[in-house]
Amino acid sequence: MTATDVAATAAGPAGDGSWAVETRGLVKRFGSNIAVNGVDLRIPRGCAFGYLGPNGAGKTTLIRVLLGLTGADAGTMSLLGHPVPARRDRALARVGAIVDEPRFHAHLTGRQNLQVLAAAREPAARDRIDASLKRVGILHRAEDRVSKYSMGMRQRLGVAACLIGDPELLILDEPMNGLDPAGMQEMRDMIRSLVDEGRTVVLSSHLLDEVQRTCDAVAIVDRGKVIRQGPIAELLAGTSVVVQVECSEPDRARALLEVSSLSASVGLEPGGLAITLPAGTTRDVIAEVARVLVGGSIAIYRLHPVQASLETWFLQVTSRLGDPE
Ligand SMILES: Nc1ncnc2c1ncn2[C@@H]1O[C@H](COP(=O)(O)OP(=O)(O)OP(=O)(O)O)[C@@H](O)[C@H]1O
Repeated sequence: MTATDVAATAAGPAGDGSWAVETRGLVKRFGSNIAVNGVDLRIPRGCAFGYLGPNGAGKTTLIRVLLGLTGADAGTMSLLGHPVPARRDRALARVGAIVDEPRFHAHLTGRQNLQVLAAAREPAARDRIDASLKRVGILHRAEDRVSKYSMGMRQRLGVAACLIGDPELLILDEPMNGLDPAGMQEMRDMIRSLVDEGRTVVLSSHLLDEVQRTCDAVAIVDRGKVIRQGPIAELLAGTSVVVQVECSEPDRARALLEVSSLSASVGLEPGGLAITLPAGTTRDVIAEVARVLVGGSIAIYRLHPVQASLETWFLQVTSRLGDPE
């Protein structure tokens, strides 16, 4: 970062330069429909960040606003410390983005497509074409027409198109869309390796499980509003733990647990119990479950604490939001 950058950053209305993306009170309306509704985001540098929400939640619109492809109706934002739209060109020089699906000229080869894109960038972009194709694993198909590429290869070419600009920040709109399980795994590995290089990757998705596997931190968005954000580990620390137990005499086992000092909610399942313990449950509490059962001469065939997933957390958070205050 140059001295001018530091000065510009300090003067920026929305950023102090420490965040890859920062927004405050961002609003985008389409008539009476508020697609982005007062979004405050703080995305740390050097992580994979998931912008997670159902269809129509406003993910693509937020990305379009961030990239200056459509104007915001209210709020401020900065990318890599540069306020947008005031210093959009400067910000976007270090940003690579795929919005909607990556679009290419189908009759040109992968390499030719990157050459077209590089011609509009700084001269060094052309020199990065080979390395970018290699980086995403499609150098061996570089001379094939894009019309012959699979969806996964197009997504990779999209990432290669970002990499010719050597971006600090990549913004990928639904990068897992249309990929089979193997393609998702490849995309996930690629995103993690980009983060390992010190880049920041922001991706939108409606796939909770994929985001949990790929990202360090998330924002959950619903109807244009961010309802929670933070590191996944911190968010999950607030969820309850379910211990599945296969055992003899499930009815008696349940009765024993219910009169114990454990604050557990115990459900009967085929062949055993599902014991829900409150957030913050430690291994000692799980050991106590086993002690209570063994002490009551219940035979335990299997005891399995189920790690909370983003999906269970999401359901807990959204059901809480639905509760009357
Ligand atoms: N150009 C537009 N004109 C009018 N309404 C729009 C426009 N673009 C988006 N919207 C509306 O804004 C809301 C958010 O749409 P957006 O595409 O941002 O959601 P999304 O979370 O990306 O959904 P998806 O996962 O389905 O792509 C939707 O109600 C959509 O109909």
